[in-house]
Amino acid sequence: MAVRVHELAREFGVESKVVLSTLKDMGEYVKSASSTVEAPVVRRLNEEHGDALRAQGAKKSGGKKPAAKPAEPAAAAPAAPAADTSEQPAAASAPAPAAPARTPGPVPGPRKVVPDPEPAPVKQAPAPAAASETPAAAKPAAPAAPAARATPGPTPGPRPPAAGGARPGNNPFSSTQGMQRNTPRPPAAREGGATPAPGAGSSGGGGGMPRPNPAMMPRQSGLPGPSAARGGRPGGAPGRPGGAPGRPGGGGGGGGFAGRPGGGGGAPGRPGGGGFSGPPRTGGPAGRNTRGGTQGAFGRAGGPVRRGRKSKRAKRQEFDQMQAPAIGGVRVRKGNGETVRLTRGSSLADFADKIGADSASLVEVLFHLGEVVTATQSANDETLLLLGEELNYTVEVISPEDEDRELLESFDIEFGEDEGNEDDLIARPPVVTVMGHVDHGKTKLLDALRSSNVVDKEAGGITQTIGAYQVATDVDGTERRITLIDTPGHEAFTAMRARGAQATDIAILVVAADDGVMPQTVEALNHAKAAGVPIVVAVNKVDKPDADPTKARGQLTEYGLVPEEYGGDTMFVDVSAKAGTGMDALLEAVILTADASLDLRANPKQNAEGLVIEAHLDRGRGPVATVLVHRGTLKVGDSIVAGPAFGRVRAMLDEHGENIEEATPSRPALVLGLTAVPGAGDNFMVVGDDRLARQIAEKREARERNALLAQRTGRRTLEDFMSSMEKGETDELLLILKGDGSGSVEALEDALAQIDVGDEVALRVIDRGVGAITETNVMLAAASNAVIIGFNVRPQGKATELADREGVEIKYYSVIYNAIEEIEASLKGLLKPEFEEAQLGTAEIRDIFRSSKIGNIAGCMVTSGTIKRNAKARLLRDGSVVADNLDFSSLRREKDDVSEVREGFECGLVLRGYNDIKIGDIVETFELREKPRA
Ligand SMILES: Nc1nc2c(ncn2[C@@H]2O[C@H](COP(=O)(O)OP(=O)(O)OP(=O)(O)O)[C@@H](O)[C@H]2O)c(=O)[nH]1
Repeated sequence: MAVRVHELAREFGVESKVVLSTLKDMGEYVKSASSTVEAPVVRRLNEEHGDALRAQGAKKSGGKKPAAKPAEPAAAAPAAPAADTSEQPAAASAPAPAAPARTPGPVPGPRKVVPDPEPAPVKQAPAPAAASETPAAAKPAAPAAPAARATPGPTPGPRPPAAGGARPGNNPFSSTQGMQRNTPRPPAAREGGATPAPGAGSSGGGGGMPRPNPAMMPRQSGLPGPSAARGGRPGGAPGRPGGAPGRPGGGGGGGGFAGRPGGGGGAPGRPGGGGFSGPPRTGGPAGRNTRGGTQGAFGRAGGPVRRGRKSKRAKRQEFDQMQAPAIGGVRVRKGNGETVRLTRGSSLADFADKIGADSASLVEVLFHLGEVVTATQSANDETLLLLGEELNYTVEVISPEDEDRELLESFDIEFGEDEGNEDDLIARPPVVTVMGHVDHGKTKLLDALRSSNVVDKEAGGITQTIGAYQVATDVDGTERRITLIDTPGHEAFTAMRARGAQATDIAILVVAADDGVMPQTVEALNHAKAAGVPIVVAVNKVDKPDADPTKARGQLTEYGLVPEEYGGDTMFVDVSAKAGTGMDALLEAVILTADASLDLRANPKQNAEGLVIEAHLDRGRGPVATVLVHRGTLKVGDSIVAGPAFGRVRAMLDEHGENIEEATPSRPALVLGLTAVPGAGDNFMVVGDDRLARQIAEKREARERNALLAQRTGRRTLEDFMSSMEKGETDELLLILKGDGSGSVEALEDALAQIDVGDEVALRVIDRGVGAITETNVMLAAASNAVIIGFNVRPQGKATELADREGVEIKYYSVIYNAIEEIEASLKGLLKPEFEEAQLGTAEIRDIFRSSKIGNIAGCMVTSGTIKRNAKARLLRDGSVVADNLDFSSLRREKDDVSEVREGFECGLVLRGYNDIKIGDIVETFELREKPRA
């Protein structure tokens, strides 16, 4: 950080012209006292001339030290005991004990006088890097050992040079600042200690007293903790009207870099003390007005006097200043625990908007906390929370579900509630998912249920897999329907739950009677329990000879599923999916469990809403989605929005492939007519018109994009940053996968995950999805430098155009193998080329001709291979390499320059820049050839 000459002068306790001339002597061009000097120069100045300058300063100011006189700091600058530094002896050892921190009143604060053996530790001052060293220091968490309090007694001592307004962090020269070795300010400083007792202090460098430095100065009240790491930053705090109007310390003569505006303890009567009248950078009135300071130094409350003269703006600034914490030298207005609601993936700019701060400062604050995030980049939850904590805001990251609810509310749509009253509700079939351990017969059970009990068997015959189907069973003489989700396993169930969707009312837990409870049985039951979904146990494979249904019951009892027959409330049904036995009993158990524990009713007369349980891109029909109606009735012709997709229901099909006109609650239906492929777990709803559907879809898409960006961004800490820098930046191939079905996309992603070309390069799929390549995909690819892989899909709308414009590469494949092969090749292409040496030939030096013009010419016989003019060469003598990495400046046969000479021929050659050759030496030539990657 650059500092000004006069600041330096003050630091050394000499006049600016002395520093100016020293700098000139050092060969630095510095124009005037207000010119800035860069950190390296400061360091050099300190190293080369620091002692001399300080000595000069001490001599000069020695006799002018203010007497040990209690001075009052300005009321406006409640002095707090300066944060102690861990390195410095506590105040107890200070020559003049400080007053208790809590002493109230407009008495000068306890001046912790800390002997500073190194008068002006200029060296460390301007080291902003300190921020990264001690990012934690930015937090006001660890209160400093309140040394001041440890040495109570309002013994008015000589004041340290600057009081009040001088803040640690202002001074790039203080050893206790920039590097943030300061422990944070004691909490007391923020409380009663705001205007503490008379400071006992040294009078700067005078009288052999330890030279004070600003770190000893009280901090401005209202500041949380130390102005952490970036204390060295002179640009921020200095000179701003935060301080008391007291004069910058007279002790400044002693070199205390204390001359901040508001230093209360100036040398009486001498404005500026050691010539330090507050170097206001951003020049608050206090900084410029030395009068106030003088008054303060005379024991009068300088603050009020000055206050009366302040403009409204200055007051406002002052107020702001008092509110603003200095985190690593960055000023950001601090909150009072207010709640800031941010959507997932918000940027720092969004955060800044909400709290009325400058986004650049937030970037800086985070930087000091060890995170590198740009203002517009989406930040992840953790980062937003961390920032909130730091700035004392309660950050609420709104979940996608809440956000969606809010989004819909903004369109006056309520989702998830039945309209009307009790009378409008009718019973709906339960929706069931089959879960269980691998190979326990989930698929077989679903098949058995489908083939034996499908509704309207005669209508369809062959059932289509649309992701769900309905079966019917007779319970107490009434036909009851059950909707079965066709994807067995708890993964799909959990994936949907993770998206906030609960598609399942009841879970059928399949346990093979011969195998008993297995890990995934437990997993599945835990998932169901976590979702609060009642369980019906299907004890399967009872046809097997080694089947032991009782054992399975006993085992599950241990997991809290107690069979009804044992007095519990879980229904267990013995079935054989293979033989198709027990199916009716199982379905009946489902119905009974639903009736007993659930109130499954819905209003069929409202706009339909529900859940997408499966979706894919059909070549002939475009995007198709299987939806499960939760409430209302979905009709052909309805305007519908499903996740980020929208459209009008063109046609609906049931599980038999039959067209249906409407779908009632719990009815799965395949919907045609959407503009894009929604995701499984997305909700859908019917809205008033197409325009509204589009608007909602667009907003959702934008939101998804942001969230995705945030997720992708991850948390990049300085450490990561450094390590990747050290490693020379790992190369990464980013991909966006689009395919015609979720199966193919998953298969492709899985296959890609298997590619391993070593640690140097990595492959990362940043987005994947079913359906055409959209402009959104292209935008994401452009933003992240990714390649789009289209598997059996093509771009939609203006995606190609956009890709061309943005320089995004889209690759199309229809065979997974080809995709894998090419991607693997591209990854290898990212590897840095490896070279191997290929021997070309050798020649023996038989004679040496010396030429003053071109050096020593070796008369050789090519003993093997070929000697090429452009090849690399090394010189061997008695089998050892005496010179390597040589090349030829000349290769001749007879008198002609040639490009190569073959074995058995003589030649003359000159090794460029190398003359130390001897007869008998061997010239070996080779080429570096790129090694093909395995
Ligand atoms: N004997 C007998 N075999 C069965 C029964 N149910 C399923 N199986 C057999 O058990 C094996 C696994 O059945 P699946 O239905 O594929 O089991 P799953 O739980 O769906 O398996 P994953 O899909 O791999 O998790 C198959 O060979 C079935 O034929 C049954 O009731 N009796």
